[in-house]
Amino acid sequence: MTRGLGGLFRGVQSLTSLPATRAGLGHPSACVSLRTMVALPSFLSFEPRDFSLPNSSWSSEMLRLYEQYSIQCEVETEGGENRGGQWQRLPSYNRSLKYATGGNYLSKIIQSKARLFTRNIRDPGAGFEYVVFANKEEKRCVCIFQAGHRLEGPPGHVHGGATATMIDTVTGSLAALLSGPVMTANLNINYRSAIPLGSTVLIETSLDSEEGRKKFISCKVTSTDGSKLHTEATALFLSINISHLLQGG
Ligand SMILES: CCCCC/C=C\C/C=C\C/C=C\C/C=C\CCCC(=O)SCCNC(=O)CCNC(=O)[C@H](O)C(C)(C)COP(=O)(O)OP(=O)(O)OC[C@H]1O[C@@H](n2cnc3c(N)ncnc32)[C@H](O)[C@@H]1OP(=O)(O)O
Repeated sequence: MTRGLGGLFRGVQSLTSLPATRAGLGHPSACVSLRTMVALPSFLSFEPRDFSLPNSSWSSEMLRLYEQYSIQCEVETEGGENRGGQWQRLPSYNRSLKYATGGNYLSKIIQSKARLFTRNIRDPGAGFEYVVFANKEEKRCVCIFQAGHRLEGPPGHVHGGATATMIDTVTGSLAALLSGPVMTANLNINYRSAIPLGSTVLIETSLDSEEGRKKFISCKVTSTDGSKLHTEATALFLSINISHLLQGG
């Protein structure tokens, strides 16, 4: 083990708190215009695929919102400083810890076949299509989520477990962005109206309060114009030392 746990923490934090370029990952810009986002097909690229970039399955509403938040994102100057917008797009990989840390030092918890739950359906548009934008100053995140046909629960609508997964992901991203490695301790969800399969929704989350290692976060899932409330949730995250996972979680 040539790199200690301190390095791992920095790696995980860099994944969650920096644009792709600074973390040395993925697409060369955390916020790109649709005109410049054309990337090599994944089979021609040695870089891990950033799943939060637009693909051919994204609806026009998803693309519109992506563009709306992208133009409010910070840009990195040539000197390596961040300037500009208050938002940052969080890159998203299917093997987050591996790509965040170099991957060789966590053989106990990184299994070669393990993939992030929300990013293990490669067929564009079939599963969880989403992108998370974070506003660290305001301690909130917005996720644009398009639910694919493999997420069906009630006929024609999204499975409640899939919605819960997305809520956990977005609230967890905010908690991790603010304080590094975290585990969900508690998640309370009220389902108010079903989400039609294929539709695009907004998942908005913000920090309510914090107390030592605890972060209390709330979340709302709405239609993109805000007129329909689909789901409300609150979550509690606890900061952990990564050795917690090595000891069996
Ligand atoms: C996953 C970590 C890796 C790093 C992640 C970061 C970045 C990764 C990068 C990209 C990923 C992108 C996005 C994130 C995506 C998904 C997020 C998914 C997250 C999950 O899907 S994660 C799986 C489900 N999650 C579990 O599998 C947890 C199982 N569980 C435990 O691992 C322990 O249970 C733990 C650690 C939670 C606490 O254990 P502990 O020993 O550290 O702390 P302890 O028990 O002493 O409690 C200390 C104080 O918290 C209070 N407290 C505790 N639990 C409470 C509860 N439920 N309700 C109310 N209060 C509670 C106590 O009452 C006490 O309060 P007080 O101090 O005031 O007395």
